[in-house]
Amino acid sequence: MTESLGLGPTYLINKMEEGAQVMAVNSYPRCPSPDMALGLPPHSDYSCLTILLQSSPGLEITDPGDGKWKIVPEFQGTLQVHVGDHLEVLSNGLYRSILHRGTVNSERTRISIASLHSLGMDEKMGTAKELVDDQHAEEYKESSFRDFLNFLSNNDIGEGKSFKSTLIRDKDMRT
Ligand SMILES: O=C(O)CCC(=O)C(=O)O
Ligand SMILES: [Fe+2]
Repeated sequence: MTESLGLGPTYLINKMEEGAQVMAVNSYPRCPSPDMALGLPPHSDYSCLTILLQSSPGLEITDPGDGKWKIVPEFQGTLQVHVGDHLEVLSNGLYRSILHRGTVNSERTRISIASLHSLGMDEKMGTAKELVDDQHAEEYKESSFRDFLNFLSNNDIGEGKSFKSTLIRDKDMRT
């Protein structure tokens, strides 16, 4: 992916090798009223990339075209890969993290396993300087995995708070 941004194939290799991997195992019990309950509220992942395995359909993403929620089809044994906020920051918005949520159903318990890959706890992810110039202002503030954890301790994503929104620079701060 860094190669596709013109940054070369090894741009993040050292930092990713020293990076963090978080495994989130989500269990959504059967729900008698799935229309009235949500498994996991809408969010984008803080990571660079997330790799997800789901036991049955239930992952939904917003379609950037019409903004509506769309179910992600589940093909037995396949993995979904999401772009996270930190890749959006690195790419100065050329890659966009995806808003997604986990839904419940009345028939069976659903399990999903998400593997979130990021830089190390205190390593700041900022926009690649190579992607900033007179025509392309730097749109994001830098942040670390720890910054995300601090955000999570102080904010409720169930109330619609988003980490990414804290990373967007004010227009007059852009360089
Ligand atoms: O259950 C799902 O499909 C989504 C899980 C998820 O978004 C997460 O763990 O960050
Ligand atoms: Fe997620």
